Amino acid sequence: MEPAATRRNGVGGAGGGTAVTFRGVTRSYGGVRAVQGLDLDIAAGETVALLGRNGAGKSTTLNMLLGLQPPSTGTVRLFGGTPESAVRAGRVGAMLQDGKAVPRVTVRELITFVAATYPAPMDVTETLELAGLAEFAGRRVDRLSGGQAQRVRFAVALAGNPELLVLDEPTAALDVDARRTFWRAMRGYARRGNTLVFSTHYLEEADDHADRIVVIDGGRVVADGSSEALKRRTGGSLVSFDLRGAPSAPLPALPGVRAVEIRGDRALLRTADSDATVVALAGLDLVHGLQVTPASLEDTFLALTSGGTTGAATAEPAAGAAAESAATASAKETV
Ligand SMILES: Nc1ncnc2c1ncn2[C@@H]1O[C@H](COP(=O)(O)OP(=O)(O)OP(=O)(O)O)[C@@H](O)[C@H]1O
Repeated sequence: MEPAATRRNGVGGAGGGTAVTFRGVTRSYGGVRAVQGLDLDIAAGETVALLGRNGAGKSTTLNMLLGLQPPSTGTVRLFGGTPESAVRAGRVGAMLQDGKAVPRVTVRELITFVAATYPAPMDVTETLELAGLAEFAGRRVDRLSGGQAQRVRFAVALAGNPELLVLDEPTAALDVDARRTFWRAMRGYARRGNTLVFSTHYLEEADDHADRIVVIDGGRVVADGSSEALKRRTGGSLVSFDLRGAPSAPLPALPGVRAVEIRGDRALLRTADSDATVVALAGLDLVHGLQVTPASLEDTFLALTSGGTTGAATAEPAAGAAAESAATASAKETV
């Protein structure tokens, strides 16, 4: 079957323009500023993870993207128009956090019904296969396990053959096997040139499946880039060694070192330049049990997020310097 994006307007997914634009978007609930000045462009064909702690503003962002909530200020555009018009045209599919199963109908009946409400739906059998539901097609929706029901919600999101799929914590209820199946399906969908935007708490999911990770903290974008770029920018490497009674006071001033943590007799240094750090440690005879490992995305995430909902870093596109200094400041507290 021909990819959705190509079929609709002759524009391929990747390189086919901008799917999502946020400009100066804020959203407040009474005194709570859930989203504070969001500027974001997502190109057609990209797979983007929104990563953030509880209450960071991910769901609010996705709800505004879908037109379910208006921004307090600023604008959200999908494919150059309003979210409502993109949704009405069947260009957007969504899987939100609390979908409910419809009783008494079979999986195939439900997906057939949903598909019929769209102008250019995906073939039902294809939808069921893509969502990993072929073997459950004849099963009643209210007699499925939690993981199988999650796949039905995924199939509902796919049924209209959308160019943009928005998924809020899509694998939260899935076991390891179901998660793997889900991501296989998702990759199949992305390969057709479609755009995926998903929120997740699972760092490894963002690392494994997103082209680009947007880290949100306190309603602001504090980092935006590929997993590798994020790790490079804030993570660097971790250097650890046995202190054997040596003083730790000189360690923060060593070349490249951004953060120091002492665990018992072991020192852990986050460094932007592991070679320079190791040479300096050798000069101090601090190389007993020396280990150098690349920083994980988790290290990077901890360094980037403040641990609260009032993060003070500046959003992209000015992210570079401001986010870097915020990241460095918090990295001083957490290796
Ligand atoms: N309807 C609402 N009324 C009041 N405050 C809200 C409402 N919805 C969200 N908030 C607040 O806005 C902030 C952002 O919430 P949001 O649900 O967007 O975060 P999130 O990153 O999706 O969190 P989680 O990972 O826990 O789902 C939080 O402080 C939350 O308490």
